[in-house]
Amino acid sequence: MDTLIQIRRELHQIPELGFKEFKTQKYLLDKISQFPQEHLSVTTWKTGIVVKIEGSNPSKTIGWRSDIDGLPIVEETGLPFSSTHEGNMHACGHDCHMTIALGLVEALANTQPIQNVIVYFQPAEEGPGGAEPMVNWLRAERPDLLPTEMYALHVAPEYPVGTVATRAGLLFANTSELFIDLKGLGGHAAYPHKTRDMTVAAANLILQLQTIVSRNVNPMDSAVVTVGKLTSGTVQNIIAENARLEGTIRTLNAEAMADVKKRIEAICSGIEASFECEIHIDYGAMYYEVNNDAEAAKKLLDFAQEFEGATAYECPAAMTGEDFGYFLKGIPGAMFWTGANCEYGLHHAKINPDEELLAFNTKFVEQFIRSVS
Ligand SMILES: CC(=O)N[C@@H](CCC[C@H](N)C(=O)O)C(=O)O
Repeated sequence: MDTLIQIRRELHQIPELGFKEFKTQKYLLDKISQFPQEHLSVTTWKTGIVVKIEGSNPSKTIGWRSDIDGLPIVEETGLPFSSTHEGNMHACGHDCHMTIALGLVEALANTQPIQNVIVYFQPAEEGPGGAEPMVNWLRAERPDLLPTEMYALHVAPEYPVGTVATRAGLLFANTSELFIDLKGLGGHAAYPHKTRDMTVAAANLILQLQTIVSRNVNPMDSAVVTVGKLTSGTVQNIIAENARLEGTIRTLNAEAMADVKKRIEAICSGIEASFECEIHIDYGAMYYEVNNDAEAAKKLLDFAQEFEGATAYECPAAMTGEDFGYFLKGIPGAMFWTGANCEYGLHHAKINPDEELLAFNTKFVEQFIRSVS
């Protein structure tokens, strides 16, 4: 079997959640230790890894970032190399991202680049967010490991393999997680008048939250308020004392995020009054938008236009979130979507990226990084 495919399948079997990527880190360190070490220096940070490849005549330092965490999803692909970590799955392509980054390190370790290159294996992209604390650590303690220019990719199920899709400016949205706890008064199902039913309160709250995008956000603007999980109650004949909503907010800028949060808080106050309950809101992790440097995005698209097997596509922005945005806040660079040609979308229990993307991207990324001057 092709080595890249084997690596991807081995990583696919051991998905771990944010900041718990212990086996993943060990696996990556083991692979990196098998490459020629002459120009490499390897540093760990929490469950992440930073690999610096010394250039032969450097005038700059190019960064490449891969995320390494999985999601709390029960895999339903039926693949022979399915997750062995019950309840966790690489359903966002990070197994592919890591394989490509390892391929890049191997290629550069074998043939020294002219520029310095730093490859970041970053934990916790799906939550609670590893990029912001990693960047803070680099700034405070290891400024020598900060790049002058920075790139990353993300698999895109909807595009054929070979598609390199990006744009200047905003590529991914500002995000904020959303956790809302409701507390009322439980009791016997036959005596609703003696209770404060949090299943009914939560149902009303979800419907009212949907009016933020339809009735508060300017139709010429965009936002998302998604409730991905609702839990309430204990059994069928007890009225629920507690309910919890888990969701995410997406906006195109930071001001719109503040406006959406104000509306959520106002709606929650209304629910508290009408259902005689207490509500607690927690915004969890927030991700800064991915804002591509225009020159860096152009470099990627121009390179893709000339690269055999690639299709360069200037794509629209998406409401996806990516904490790579924290790297790009202070370092010019760009992220791109790479075609993964699969039926199911990101975060789906049946997602199965086309493994052809591994060889294509390992070559594309290596040659692109070598071309940056
Ligand atoms: C590429 C991708 O799917 N990213 C995730 C990032 C999650 C951010 C955070 N946990 C949240 O839910 O707001 C995404 O869901 O877009």
